[in-house]
Amino acid sequence: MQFSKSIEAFQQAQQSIPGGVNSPVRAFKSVNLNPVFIDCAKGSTVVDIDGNQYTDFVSSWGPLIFGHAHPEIVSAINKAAQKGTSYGAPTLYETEMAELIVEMVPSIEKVRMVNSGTEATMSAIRLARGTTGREKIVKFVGNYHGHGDSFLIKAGSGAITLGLPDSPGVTAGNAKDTLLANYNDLASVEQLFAENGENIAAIIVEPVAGNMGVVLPEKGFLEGLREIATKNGALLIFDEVITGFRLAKGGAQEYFNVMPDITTLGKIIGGGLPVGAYGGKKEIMDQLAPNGPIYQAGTLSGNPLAMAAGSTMLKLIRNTADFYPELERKAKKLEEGIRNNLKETGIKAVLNRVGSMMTLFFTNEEKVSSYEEAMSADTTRYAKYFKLSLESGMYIAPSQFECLFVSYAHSDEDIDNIIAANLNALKELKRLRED
Ligand SMILES: Cc1ncc(COP(=O)(O)O)c(C=O)c1O
Ligand SMILES: NCC(=O)CCC(=O)O
Repeated sequence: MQFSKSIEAFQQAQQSIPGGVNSPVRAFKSVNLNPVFIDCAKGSTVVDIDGNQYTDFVSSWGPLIFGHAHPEIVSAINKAAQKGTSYGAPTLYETEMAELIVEMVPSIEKVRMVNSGTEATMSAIRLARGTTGREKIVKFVGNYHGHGDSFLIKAGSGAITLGLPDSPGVTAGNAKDTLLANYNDLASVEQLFAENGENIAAIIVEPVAGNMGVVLPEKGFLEGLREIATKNGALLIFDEVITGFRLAKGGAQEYFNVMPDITTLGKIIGGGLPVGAYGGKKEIMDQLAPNGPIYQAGTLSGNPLAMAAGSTMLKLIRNTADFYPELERKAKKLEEGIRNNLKETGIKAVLNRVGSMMTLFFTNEEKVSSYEEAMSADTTRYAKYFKLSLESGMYIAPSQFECLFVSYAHSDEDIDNIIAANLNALKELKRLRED
């Protein structure tokens, strides 16, 4: 494979864009490579500007659960665009979108659309603070909720990958209102409530952590958070920006049968266009302006193109009878293939999977169920694994601390190919270690 056009494009981009990218995780910095610039994509395949083809397991970081350029979604966007791209006034698209979300996500009775997952979480904690009259929030180390000031404190995703969990620019005043607990450690949450109970507006959590790599909630963890929040008069916020519509049509709350007070959504609900949303019980959502006093707004919120793409995506999911069983089948096949490869090569690693999201951690630990265990992963080894995968035509996240996403567009052949590529990469890692 050769990458000369991407190398030139990156050099040019760096002249006018900080780091050459509009989101840090795209820069391939932690894997020490030049990012590939994408020309186009269809189904499970992306093509870079040098003409290299990859089977895509990044899926635009989650949204593209039906693959790239799905004809129904593209046609819905085209149709909407013909009628104008934004009005700053209500449209029927928005009600349709809201009704679909309310129908599919069990704890949501009303929902407000925004433009990104970041906006959704920022707005959700304002709503929680405004509703409870309390100021502090509990956040988990290694969870990522976008780049709002309150969340860039021991944050996951690119913040871990680049070694920047606590961003300069977040004021001390802001940071002091974010209390940190440990994922899968209810005692750490109890402790915070024992010290600050009266002041805590909400617990915000990724119900499955996806931004320190995939880390599943242990049995009783989500139930425990529900109980602690209720007992202390705090709200429970599930950040389902990744898990929403991925684990089940009702997200992680349906999958694990634990109901939050507020849910944040993003990624899949935009069908590949910029979108976020937050929703919950009527009494809480009606605290928002113009019904209530808590302010939140957006020039492009509920944008007709995004609503057309998103509602088409949700209808595709709802109307595809074998959707979640098929995702599970393919993802399980991939999991089993990788496990066999690990056995065959004797490489030690931990594979965490739930539904169509998974992470292969290059660690000597026996399991990864905490931030510390996730952080024990050998990122140098991951960087080599990433390079080998890319060179064999598999596009996976350029970071150890992200998810691999299986989509409905992946064929059995795609899964066989990535299993074969994984075997070759593991053999090479073994050889490199032995040299
Ligand atoms: C769980 C979670 N919450 C929030 C966000 C922020 O979403 P966005 O990147 O759309 O702002 C992300 C992004 O990856 C996420 O994974
Ligand atoms: N899991 C983390 C993301 O999806 C973030 C994508 C981005 O910040 O570009």
